[in-house]
Amino acid sequence: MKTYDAIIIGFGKGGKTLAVELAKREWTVAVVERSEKMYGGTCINTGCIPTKTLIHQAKAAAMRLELPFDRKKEFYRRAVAVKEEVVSSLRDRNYHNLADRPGIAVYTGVGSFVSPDEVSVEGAEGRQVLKAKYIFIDTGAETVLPPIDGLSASRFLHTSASIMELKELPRRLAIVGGGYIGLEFASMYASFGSEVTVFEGGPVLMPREDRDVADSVRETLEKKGIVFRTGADVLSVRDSGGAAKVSWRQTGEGRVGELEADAVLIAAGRRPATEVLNLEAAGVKVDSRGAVIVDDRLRTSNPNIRAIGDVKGGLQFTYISLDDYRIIRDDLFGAAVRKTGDRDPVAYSVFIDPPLSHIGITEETARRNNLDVRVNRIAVASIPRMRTIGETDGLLKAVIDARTNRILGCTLFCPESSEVINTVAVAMKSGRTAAFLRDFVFTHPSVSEALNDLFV
Ligand SMILES: Cc1cc2nc3c(=O)[nH]c(=O)nc-3n(C[C@H](O)[C@H](O)[C@H](O)COP(=O)(O)OP(=O)(O)OC[C@H]3O[C@@H](n4cnc5c(N)ncnc54)[C@H](O)[C@@H]3O)c2cc1C
Ligand SMILES: NC(=O)c1ccc[n+]([C@@H]2O[C@H](COP(=O)([O-])OP(=O)(O)OC[C@H]3O[C@@H](n4cnc5c(N)ncnc54)[C@H](O)[C@@H]3O)[C@@H](O)[C@H]2O)c1
Repeated sequence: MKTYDAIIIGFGKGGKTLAVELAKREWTVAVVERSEKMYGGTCINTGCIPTKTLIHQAKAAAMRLELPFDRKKEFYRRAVAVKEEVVSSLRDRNYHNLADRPGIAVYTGVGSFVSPDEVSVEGAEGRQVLKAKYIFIDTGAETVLPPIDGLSASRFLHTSASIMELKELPRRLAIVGGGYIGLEFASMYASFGSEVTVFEGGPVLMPREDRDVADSVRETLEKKGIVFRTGADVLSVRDSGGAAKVSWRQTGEGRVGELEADAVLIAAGRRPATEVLNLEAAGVKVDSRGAVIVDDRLRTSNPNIRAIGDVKGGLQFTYISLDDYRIIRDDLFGAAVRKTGDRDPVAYSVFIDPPLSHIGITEETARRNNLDVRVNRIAVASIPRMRTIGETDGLLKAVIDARTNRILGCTLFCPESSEVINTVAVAMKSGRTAAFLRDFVFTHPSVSEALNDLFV
């Protein structure tokens, strides 16, 4: 049996960064990844990088609205090829960054616990068992397939990963779920030229956002031709001829509808990938959703086993997985002061067109909690930079403590918001008040300078 100082199960963001850190400190490390197509993890192969490459390509496609569908298909095919090139080069780099480093061995196979310090790896070359004192679980999350009649048998069924492998642009795309993935793919495929319908089970789109923001997002996406069915219960998906027939019912009403689609994308959430890990053998506890239970330093119920990233539930972002690595580094080698709670508030961006970005609390949360706040709102059309690029949909909002002038929250639905929100985050994290952004000298004409007007 091969023995290492540490085993990392899963090639995710935090795990691969930790592997390098440990190797630099002369630990021996085994990294176990179930698929050779996943070196580098979800972000590189099926998540952030391929989606954002395609979204960038889709933006260019949207400028050619007049093209016939056949030409749009051609454009899409080329975009998928660009995406594949980007992904394969990053995957290769990720693999070699670990595998070529002294002290790190990459194993390709499914990892599962045999005992608290032993992990079995089942791969093409058979089964082997590895042993280590420290084990880190970084296995990420997997698509949830809702129990829709006929869905799993449909040849038109796609996950966010498989749809990006399609070389043929679907003329009609049905999306089940109107969360991050549903909205990003709806926006992207509508820009490429697909007719997109989104079925969201909840009564409203984006329930956590303020209604004026969610309404603005909906209106903007509807202008791209996307049809939203909220409060929709998808009853069945059946293959019929060359398409899928999607049947749905409006919740609480008898109204039933049917729609034909050339592809059905399931975007109804992702759950922690713990099913095959045999965590009981390691004394690692999970919650009712299968998420590994951790303390605020990411230790599981077995103190020598820690969990990183999506597998522990909560926020599913690459930068959270990376920050998990920092917490573990601090706990193992530093002052042991970092905790999961100290990264709040965490900003996020939904990469629709234009992107929606948010940090802190919303106006509705502030009102619900009777906070004494000032809420500022400006229309994107009033920002000179937006006029220069001719993109005037959207709005910006700030929630400010009326007494102390502290920034409590900010929502930006505008071009470049995924960059600009980081400026707001830095101001919030460093304890600056709204006056700091109100008076900051920004370049002109830029999107950032709108913060001068937003934080008055
Ligand atoms: C379509 C999509 C778009 C996204 N876009 C963004 C975005 O724009 N920005 C953002 O911040 N986040 C985005 N995310 C979320 C982000 O990708 C994840 O939060 C992040 O990649 C999680 O990293 P991780 O460290 O938890 O593990 P992952 O990167 O998920 O890595 C887990 C790895 O473990 C492997 N594995 C699983 N089980 C086993 C096992 N038993 N044995 C061996 N290996 C195993 C998997 O194959 C995988 O490679 C997106 C996700 C998706 C699906
Ligand atoms: N830009 C980003 O950072 C980014 C992009 C994509 C994904 N992600 C991550 O990936 C995770 C998963 O994304 P997701 O969109 O799959 O999940 P999600 O939780 O964001 O959204 C799922 C949506 O599907 C709906 N839903 C669930 N079951 C349904 C059903 N049977 N019929 C209709 N609607 C149903 C839910 O009400 C919800 O609105 C996110 O939590 C996010 O953290 C991040």
